Amino acid sequence: MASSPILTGVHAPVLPAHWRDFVALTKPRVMTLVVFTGLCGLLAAPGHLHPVLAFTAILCIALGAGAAASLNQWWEADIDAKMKRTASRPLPAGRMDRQSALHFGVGLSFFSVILMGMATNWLASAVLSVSILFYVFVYTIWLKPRTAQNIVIGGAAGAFPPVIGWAAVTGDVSALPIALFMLIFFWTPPHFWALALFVKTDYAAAGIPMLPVVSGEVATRRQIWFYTAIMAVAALAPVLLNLTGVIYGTTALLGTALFALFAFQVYRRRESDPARMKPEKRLFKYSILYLFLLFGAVVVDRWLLA
Ligand code: HEM
Ligand SMILES: CC(C)=CCC/C(C)=C/CC/C(C)=C/COP(=O)(O)OP(=O)(O)O
Repeated sequence: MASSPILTGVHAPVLPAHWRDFVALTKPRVMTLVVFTGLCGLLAAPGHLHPVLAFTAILCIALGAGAAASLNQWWEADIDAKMKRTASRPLPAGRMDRQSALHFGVGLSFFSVILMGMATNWLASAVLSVSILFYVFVYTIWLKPRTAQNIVIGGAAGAFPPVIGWAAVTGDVSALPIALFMLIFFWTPPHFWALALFVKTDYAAAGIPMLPVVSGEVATRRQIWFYTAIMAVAALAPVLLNLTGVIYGTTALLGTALFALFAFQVYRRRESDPARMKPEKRLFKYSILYLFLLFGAVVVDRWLLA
């Protein structure tokens, strides 16, 4: 039987979405690192969680993050349609109607938060709900369209997963998960602004006040360097506070030195041709590897110390 078309606010009409579009709505590639940092928070925590419950906790982080990403795209369908990088997403491409994305996002949010509470504890569940609410309301709806500092404050949403993973095991939050939160919090500006430098025209076209659009490239390069310096302190804090040992210490020292080198190369450049942004692309790609490496090292270190 032929499906009946549904009217949408973006491109009408569209056919009922394929399951692959719901997966795309969760931004699965970005979420791999979100889930990994959550998993590392869980594995680094003292204590024991039954493997089935540990798996459920990680699943809840993935579903909660996916729910937040869906709600982000429900809200931004018109903006995404104006940017080359995002125009082929399910909503702007007309493969899904906005109502479906809204229902999917709200349903998945409740499901992940309640399941987390039932499987582990209500502190982990509360922090998960705060991170979803923060990403959707504070970052996406409030700050992103208003200020170039949107990701500095709004980026906190993405820093919660290791805290959630830790809390799922221990039922509390102590110095190490807070240090890991700080690391992601100060990592986010260089991570995102490196990318924003080479997709600047996209953001300008969509009318989003990202830093390179509002304050220019020179200011953005300076800010990347500034936040890299603070991030370096956050990265070394777990060693300085004796929360981790030599494996994390060595990884953090070498990894951060390379990060600082790449950030410095970006800072030194005055290039404005978006097609020739090699150092910016290198910093963006490396920022992802960097977080994988440091979080992996925290776990190895804590297990060897135990
Ligand atoms: C407000 C904070 C953040 C902003 C604005 C941001 C923005 C972006 C954007 C625009 C992309 C390009 C990907 C795409 O086109 O879909 C990206 C890629 C990525 N981000 Fe972020 N990001 C933020 C925080 C994070 C956090 C907290 C993590 C994980 C801990 C993360 C992990 C990644 C990964 C793994 C990719 C690469 C995805 C791929 O391979 O396509 N980001 N980020
Ligand atoms: C557990 C939980 C809820 C985690 C949330 C994780 C989180 C906030 C990740 C942020 C990463 C992300 C996709 C930013 C994209 O920014 P954007 O939305 O401005 O990018 P876009 O232009 O690609 O839509």
